[in-house]
Amino acid sequence: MTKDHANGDPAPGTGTGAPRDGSGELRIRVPDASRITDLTAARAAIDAIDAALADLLARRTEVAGVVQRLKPVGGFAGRNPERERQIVAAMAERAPALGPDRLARIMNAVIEAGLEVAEETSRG
Ligand SMILES: C=C(O[C@@H]1C=C(C(=O)O)C=C[C@H]1O)C(=O)O
Repeated sequence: MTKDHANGDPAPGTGTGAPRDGSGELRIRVPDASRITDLTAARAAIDAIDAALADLLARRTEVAGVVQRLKPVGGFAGRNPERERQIVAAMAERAPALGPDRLARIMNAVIEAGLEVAEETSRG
């Protein structure tokens, strides 16, 4: 795998991870979908996006785990449907093509995965 010599992360464009510069900022180069004209380029763009998504999901899971430790009642027992509705509504504003119902399904899976990891971690 090609490494970014600055930080050991995969080099930009290798599709194996979103490049990081140590600032906590995540960088990803995403071509405009309307300009992609061949299957190989389309799949390469999806691979780059999925690498960034995986990175974001891992980081979200870590932060959600912190919330579980800080809340009076964490884990599945402390589930907060109103907060989850707010998250979905905010995302639906940014991603109107997906819409709130599909985003609710996506985020339900993301949130439950995070809660599972937090419970497994707290069990040791
Ligand atoms: C993170 C929290 O705990 C749970 C997990 C959430 C999440 O992963 O976004 C949202 C609401 C809660 O069901 C929270 O209460 O903010």
